[in-house]
Amino acid sequence: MKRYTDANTYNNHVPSVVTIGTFDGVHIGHKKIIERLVEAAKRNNLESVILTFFPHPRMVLQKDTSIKLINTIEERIQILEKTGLDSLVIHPFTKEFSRLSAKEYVEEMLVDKLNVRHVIIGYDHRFGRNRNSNIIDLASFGIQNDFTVEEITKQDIDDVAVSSTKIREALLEGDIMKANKYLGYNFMLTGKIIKGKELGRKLEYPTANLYIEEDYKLIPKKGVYVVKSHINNKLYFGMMNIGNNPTVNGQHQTIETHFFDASFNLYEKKIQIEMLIRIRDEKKFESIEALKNAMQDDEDFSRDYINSTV
Ligand SMILES: Cc1cc2nc3c(=O)[nH]c(=O)nc-3n(C[C@H](O)[C@H](O)[C@H](O)COP(=O)(O)O)c2cc1C
Ligand SMILES: Nc1ncnc2c1ncn2[C@@H]1O[C@H](COP(=O)(O)OP(=O)(O)O)[C@@H](O)[C@H]1O
Repeated sequence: MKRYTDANTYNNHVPSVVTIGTFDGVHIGHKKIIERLVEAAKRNNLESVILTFFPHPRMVLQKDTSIKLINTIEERIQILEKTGLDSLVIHPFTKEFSRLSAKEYVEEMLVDKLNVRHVIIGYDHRFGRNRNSNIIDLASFGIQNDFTVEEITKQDIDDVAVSSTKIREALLEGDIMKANKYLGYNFMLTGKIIKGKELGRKLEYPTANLYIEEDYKLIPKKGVYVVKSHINNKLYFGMMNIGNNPTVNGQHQTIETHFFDASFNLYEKKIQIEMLIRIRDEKKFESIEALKNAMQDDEDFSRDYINSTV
């Protein structure tokens, strides 16, 4: 998959089939559309292209910092890599870009830059300044500019019964199993291991503290989860707590993982952790001893779960 950080740097002269969207999560519904795109491209000797925008338009236009996404941009790229897509164009979404009229956008981006022959697009897709153009307008631009438009109907979307919104809701409720089923892969957190209170080792459960740089990344509901991660090319299972550590009067939210049967120094290391199932809510325990007992129960649960599924 070729990657372009701006449509202006796209320099491929093979005519293309393009689909446009955020594709947050790249879930099983998105995958169906991408399959359609890749097949249409193969059949007609065209380049398959996804045009996506970053940051999310709402982050730019409404300065909405509360918006949370299932994937960071890096994760989205990583998942798209596996789909057979030829080219991914991540165009910077700026205020200036948002002011392009529909005609300018179609002619400058799709026609001139991406050399489009065919567009596959959702029935409710809107584009251009103030989002005031729709799929019918796109089809008439197509007649003038020699490309065709194929609709992803409401029926196509309802048939899959999956949406990024449903997945976000499941994650906020802690329903990782449901989110993973809709995603078609395990929900992941990617970040760097930083120093914590150095209390974990005293509990005999050292916990790697994950720092996620992207403030727009959706963090699932507080609580304890079974997780896994590839570290130094080896698969480790573990248990993660997302929360404020009320037992030790923690002040801010942390994401901490104890990996089983492992001893390593992870400080400063970048890792990706896949979440598998939720065990329980985070609690304020009477004593450190009670917390330690609960963590032992979490370990028992996790090991049983891992043994029953692997
Ligand atoms: C599996 C697991 C479950 C945990 N459950 C709780 C909990 O219910 N309540 C709580 O206050 N802290 C909980 N913690 C967090 C511990 O308080 C935390 O690991 C400890 O404070 C060590 O922090 P440190 O890594 O910053 O040294 C849990 C941690 C893990 C790994
Ligand atoms: N099995 C393990 N699981 C997680 N971290 C481990 C493990 N073994 C060693 N470590 C290391 O210990 C650190 C966590 O120790 P801890 O006492 O909890 O300190 P901190 O409060 O800085 O996280 C991790 O960041 C990692 O470098």
